[in-house]
Amino acid sequence: MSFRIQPTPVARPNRCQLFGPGSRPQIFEKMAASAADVINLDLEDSVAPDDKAQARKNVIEAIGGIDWGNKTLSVRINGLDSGFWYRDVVDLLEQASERLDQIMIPKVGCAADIYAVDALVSSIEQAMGRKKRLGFEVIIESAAGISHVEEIAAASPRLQAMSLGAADFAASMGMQTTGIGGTQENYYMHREGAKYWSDPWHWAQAAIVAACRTHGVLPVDGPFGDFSDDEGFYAQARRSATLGMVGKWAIHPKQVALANEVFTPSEEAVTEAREILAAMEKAKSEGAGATVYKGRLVDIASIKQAEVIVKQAEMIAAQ
Ligand SMILES: CC(=O)SCCNC(=O)CCNC(=O)[C@H](O)C(C)(C)COP(=O)(O)OP(=O)(O)OC[C@H]1O[C@@H](n2cnc3c(N)ncnc32)[C@H](O)[C@@H]1OP(=O)(O)O
Ligand SMILES: O=CC(=O)O
Ligand SMILES: [Mg+2]
Repeated sequence: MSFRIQPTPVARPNRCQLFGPGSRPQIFEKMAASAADVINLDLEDSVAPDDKAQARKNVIEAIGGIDWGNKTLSVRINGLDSGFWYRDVVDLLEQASERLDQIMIPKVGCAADIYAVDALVSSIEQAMGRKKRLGFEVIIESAAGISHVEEIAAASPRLQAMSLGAADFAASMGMQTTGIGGTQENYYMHREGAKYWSDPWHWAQAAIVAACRTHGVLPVDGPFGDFSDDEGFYAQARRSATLGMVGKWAIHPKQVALANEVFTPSEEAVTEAREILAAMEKAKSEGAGATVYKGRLVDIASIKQAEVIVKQAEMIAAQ
């Protein structure tokens, strides 16, 4: 219970974040031509240590040199436990064009990690006279990150989005799997000879959604590694959307359409949401706070639920 109004996250579509290694500039134009809402040029784990410096140069050149349309353009810097991250930040802020919208900070473990990057970014922005304030997004992908998820969500007004990174998260938690997201063979209930698979990512996702919604940050589902498994991707993405996440990463271009489909409210869902709003308008005009729609209760909370769907659809249509 609180008298405070839940803050609204930045109003931009974030249905799909397409990743590509900064060391592979041949695919940058293809990324720009994709239907992803967000592009993540990677300097971190998809780039080998010996390629870091060249990847940084490629990315800096591409930020200003490629037409990214109206996409949100983000660069994933290296983690604070590496010797690369400060140079990523310094070079990006000193050399890249202001087309860069945000940086993604991986492996955050506490709010002070964000503070450290914010201090460096703020100082360089001031020194360079950069006009556009850089946004942040973070990855929760460690035991420390999930333990401090709420303070991380509150750490900086620059923070726009937070993703769950299933691969590093699994490693940090000591989970017995090499799969990146999705169903895990050994995570099941057993009853009368049958197996019922459960979702090992659920609690972390729910914690991220709650922290994000409390502080006006977009919650996003991270990678699904098996890009030959469309049905597995759909199932993971639909669970995430149902929990309140706004989008999902694509680690291969074929996953972009799948994510866009799941995180764009269907015509049927939008029609139903509008009908609920109309039914509640009618109820209100008759002095009632609750009514019946298609045989089920709808009340004032249903207005807020319906508005979530209508607003998502309107924001996407406005793009
Ligand atoms: C756990 C994490 O941290 S996930 C985030 C970090 N990981 C990444 O960024 C990895 C991103 N993905 C990739 O690097 C690649 O997609 C790979 C390595 C998985 C597969 O690459 P490929 O073997 O080239 O894939 P494939 O042959 O199926 O590519 C098909 C086409 O898509 C292109 N393509 C491949 N990856 C991408 C991409 N990420 N974005 C845009 N286009 C791409 C290829 O160039 C190829 O184009 P073409 O048909 O014109 O020749
Ligand atoms: O960075 C992403 C992950 O899954 O790890
Ligand atoms: Mg990771």
